[in-house]
Amino acid sequence: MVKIQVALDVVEPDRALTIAKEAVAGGADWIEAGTPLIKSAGMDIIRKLRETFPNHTILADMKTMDVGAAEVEMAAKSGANVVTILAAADDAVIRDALLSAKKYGVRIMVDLISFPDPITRAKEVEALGVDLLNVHVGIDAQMTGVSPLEKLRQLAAEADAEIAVAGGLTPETAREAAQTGADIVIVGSYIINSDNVSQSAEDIRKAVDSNETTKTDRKSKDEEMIEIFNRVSTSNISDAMHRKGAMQGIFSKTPGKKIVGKAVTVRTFGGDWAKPVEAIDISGPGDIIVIYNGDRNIAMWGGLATLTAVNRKLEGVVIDGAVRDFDEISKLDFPIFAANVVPNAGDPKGLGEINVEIICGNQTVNSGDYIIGDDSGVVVVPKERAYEIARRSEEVWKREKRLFDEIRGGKTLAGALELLKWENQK
Ligand SMILES: O=C(CO)[C@H](O)[C@H](O)COP(=O)(O)O
Repeated sequence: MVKIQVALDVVEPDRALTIAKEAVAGGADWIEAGTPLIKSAGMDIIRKLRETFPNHTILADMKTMDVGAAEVEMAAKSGANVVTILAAADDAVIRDALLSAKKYGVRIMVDLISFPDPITRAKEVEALGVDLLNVHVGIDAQMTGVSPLEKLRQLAAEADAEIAVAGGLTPETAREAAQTGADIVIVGSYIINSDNVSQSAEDIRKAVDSNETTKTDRKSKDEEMIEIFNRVSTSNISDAMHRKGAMQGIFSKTPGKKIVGKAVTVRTFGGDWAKPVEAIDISGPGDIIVIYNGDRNIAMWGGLATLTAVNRKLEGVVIDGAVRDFDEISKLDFPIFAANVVPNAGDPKGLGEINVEIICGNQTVNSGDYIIGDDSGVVVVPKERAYEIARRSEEVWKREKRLFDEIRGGKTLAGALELLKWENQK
């Protein structure tokens, strides 16, 4: 039977133990002390896991690169059954780690993460005596859309060792992995960031054990991004961008309406509304007109422009400037984000450009960048990094869902995050 390994990639030991219990209740067989957890809590977390789960396989994800024997000894003496060594480590490291593993009765799993030719390396480490390999796409690389399944397919056809697979697995991809020849399916985020850890572990268990070969429709990256940006909030996205991307001073004037789409940029001046309304005519469904006007006290958007935008099925408008006609706009179902509302309008002089780089709310916006607006504000995601940011913001969103669950269960936010321990010590 294919084993399920839950990867405890959190930095708070108490949370890790709670999550591990819930994951085991849902069907996880192996418990991984993830690398961040080991770096945060040291070998003590291995000891605690061993004490809590005397009969489970515990993997210490040391990701060792040097001094293999000593690190294996440490993990083994603390209670681990399996210790990871990086495939990129020198053969001497792996050989010595294997000797130490024999001495202390543990197994070595060689992690092929980021190795340029993992199949050749897998055969080399097999020849050294390794019998447990991990085909692995790391968390950061996953965010750029890389999956471990193709490499797994190749390795399963060539290797004799037991094969583990890791890299953002979900029930669908875990099932595919099991059917492709994985012996151990390693799942972190899908389980540990769930607001129902046991249920998520059970979903993986059921998927891995099922014989179904349901083909899931592969979405385009663009569809996937739009779906994710609709699910997460501007706050999640800003967190994923290391607090960057938020427009300053621009907020929803139509609360409760969220927008997700691609920017059609307009630069204009002092209430000149010609280019903004011309931009409506070259835009369509999914587009968001993003306007820099240079004057926040003269309206360059109003009821007539809004009705035209509704007719052309635009997603919304974002204006570094002012809007008017809210008596009319409030009757139209159209999201408007702006800096100000005033009754006085400018003139259509035709100054400015469409689809050039602009600054809006102190953020640079290029045509085609992703714009997301909700009741917290508006964020700009540069099109070149949009997929990665979408995936990272989904991880933020999931982690927060899990924290909500813990707080509902009685924890405080400071307690759940062990804030006192993590205050800046500098
Ligand atoms: O070792 C790891 C990262 O280096 C993770 O534990 C592994 O990738 C599984 O987590 P996820 O399912 O979130 O990818």
